[in-house]
Amino acid sequence: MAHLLSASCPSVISLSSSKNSVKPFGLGQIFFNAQLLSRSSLKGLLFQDKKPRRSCVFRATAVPITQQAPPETSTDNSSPKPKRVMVIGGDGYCGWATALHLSKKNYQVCIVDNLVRRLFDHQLGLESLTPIASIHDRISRWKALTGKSIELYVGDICDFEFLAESFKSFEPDSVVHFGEQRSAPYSMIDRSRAVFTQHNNVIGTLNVLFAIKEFGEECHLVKLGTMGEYGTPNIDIEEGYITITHNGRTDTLPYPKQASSFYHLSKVHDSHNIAFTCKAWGIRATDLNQGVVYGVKTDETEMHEELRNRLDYDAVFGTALNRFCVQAAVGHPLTVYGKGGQTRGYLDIRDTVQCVEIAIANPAKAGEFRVFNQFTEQFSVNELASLVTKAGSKLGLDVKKMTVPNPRVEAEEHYYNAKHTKLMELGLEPHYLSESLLDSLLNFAVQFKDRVDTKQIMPSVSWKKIGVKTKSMTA
Ligand SMILES: O=c1ccn([C@@H]2O[C@H](COP(=O)(O)OP(=O)(O)O[C@H]3O[C@H](CS(=O)(=O)O)[C@@H](O)[C@H](O)[C@H]3O)[C@@H](O)[C@H]2O)c(=O)[nH]1
Repeated sequence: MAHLLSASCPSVISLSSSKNSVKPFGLGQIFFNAQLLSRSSLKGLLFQDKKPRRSCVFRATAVPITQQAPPETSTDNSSPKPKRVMVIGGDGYCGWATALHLSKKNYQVCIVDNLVRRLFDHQLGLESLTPIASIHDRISRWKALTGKSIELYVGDICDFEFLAESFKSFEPDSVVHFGEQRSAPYSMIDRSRAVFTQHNNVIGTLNVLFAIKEFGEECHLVKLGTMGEYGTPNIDIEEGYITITHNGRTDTLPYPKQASSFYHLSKVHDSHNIAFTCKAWGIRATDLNQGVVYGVKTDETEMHEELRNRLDYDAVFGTALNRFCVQAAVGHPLTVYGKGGQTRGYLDIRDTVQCVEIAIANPAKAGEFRVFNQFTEQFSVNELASLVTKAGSKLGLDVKKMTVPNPRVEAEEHYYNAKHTKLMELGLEPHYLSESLLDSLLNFAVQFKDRVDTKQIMPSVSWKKIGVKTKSMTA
């Protein structure tokens, strides 16, 4: 088997001499190559191969899930077969935890991923707090521990032929789409990252919609949106839609969108494309407008160190609460941006996996575009800082906070009240942020604190200073 990464085609990795090779890279890949990568940035990262550039559909295993038959499968032909779920972005923070959870729950799972999240780390000089195994070792370990197979398709969904081959080969009943560039700061580094983010996210999702139309009309799309699509309006935030009476007439309309980064805007564009295709083609879709996720452990990732999830603490990919716990562990003051009144919806990663499972188990109807607000509690940045300070002192950590000039353009004191009842109505049992969870997250951060590169903690990406000039990685 030839492991390779073509230096000029970084997001397409050929992992086998599979017959399923498909065409040269798409526009997104070309852009990505030209703008973001140099050959030297890949040195030592992956092996190269002399074969022509192409993406391949790679099945990590051809063994069907038979060693541990799901309860719903039996020799009786009338019994339902396990549902097939394609997890796009299944090597990332939320995607990996979700893929394992669904596999454990006896869904037949495949992961589609171009592994670019790992490449971002190499480009920016970042590293997860936790050491993480390769996707191949992760999947092998899962198989060894549970007998369950997860198929792997490595390639870029912006390359439609790759996606089409994966679709035809796996025949999913549901697609869970995590496969987007998900960092707001990354999208605000420079023009090239802004363009990459919107191209990658919008075209990737558009391709998924076309693949469903063409190869799996009944397939349910579960798409990860963001609470950031709504911004921070001075009225209550509804779940996707708002009923408005205007000049005596009433209609239920998409809730107004006021995203505040090129990343968040990419999700707004996705939502519009999905809504349109539900109407036009009868696609069934659920947009999960997720809040900020925290935590690292799920039942499945806890089973072995090779199943461990990543935990980002840097200023580009790290998110508020996770960052604060790591900062507390290494004695860095908590980085409160601006006044710290920024309020968002938050959820435990154990609830992310639960919410996705609930959405899959209760699919949208044909032509329906459902929107669920996926978070369990609201906190301001100052409230998070206080909670971490208190939890830290119990562990003997002297936690301080600092005010950092806000690198973003966002309201720092505002009204925020977002509905989030639909997932609860379908059975979500939340894990609320508790002292014990904070203790365990802090202890986890302390366990790995020697791996922290404190230079990555302070923000260096400015919403106002973004320009067309490609930003140096060492600036
Ligand atoms: O050290 C920090 C980091 C963040 N913040 C503030 O905390 C808030 C949340 O920022 P974040 O970095 O935790 O999250 P964000 O950039 O909004 O993005 C994350 O959370 C989004 C959900 S939401 O925030 O839009 O609801 C997801 O869509 C994204 O994929 C995920 O990266 C912002 O007001 C930010 O200014 C600080 O004060 N200090």
